Amino acid sequence: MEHLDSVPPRRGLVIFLNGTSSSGKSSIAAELLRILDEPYFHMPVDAFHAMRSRAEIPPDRLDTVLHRTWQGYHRAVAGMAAAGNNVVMDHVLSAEWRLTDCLSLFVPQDVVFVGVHCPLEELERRERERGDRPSGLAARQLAQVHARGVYDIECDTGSSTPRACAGRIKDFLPARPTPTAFQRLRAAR
Ligand SMILES: Nc1ncnc2c1ncn2[C@@H]1O[C@H](COP(=O)(O)OP(=O)(O)OP(=O)(O)O)[C@@H](O)[C@H]1O
Repeated sequence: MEHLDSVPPRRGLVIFLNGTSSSGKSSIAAELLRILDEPYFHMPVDAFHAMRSRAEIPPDRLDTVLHRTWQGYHRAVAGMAAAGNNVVMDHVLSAEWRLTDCLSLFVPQDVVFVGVHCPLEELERRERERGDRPSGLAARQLAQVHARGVYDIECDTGSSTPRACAGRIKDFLPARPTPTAFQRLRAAR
């Protein structure tokens, strides 16, 4: 292996999976990494929370610590893409500022914005089956997460397997229409 001093500049693609907890984002991301031909990094927001030390956070500081974690996560994804790395982002846009922040950071033509949908009954069934998510979390997120309803491509994991969803996203990539969802969302601001 040759150790390079530099590589040609380029921008990476961000496949942005947005859906509630238990909607199937991580499962689709795992399939995408398996089937996509180019190298991709799966960057789930959960991984950033998991990186934090276990030191107890005083209740009055929790909101600030969480906010900084989300802000840092958005910038980490933007940084990876700016260095030419392709990213599968796995996030829950359950507050308006998160979308606003991502719209201000990402190159809008380089984002494939994917709406990951799942019927409420199935979300609740998965939550019960998993047992590692607070009951009712997905239901509380549902309305805000898809509030904009503007996507490049949408999946319904209630009726499609993660593999089928990933296959559709892969097939969508070579002839992505413009303006992209992020370009349309930016223009509407
Ligand atoms: N298309 C699908 N059909 C059936 N079950 C699915 C499907 N996609 C995911 N699941 C199951 O639903 C549960 C949640 O899936 P997954 O972890 O991919 O969701 P997530 O959106 O990443 O959740 P979170 O944001 O809470 O981490 C898992 O038990 C998974 O096996």
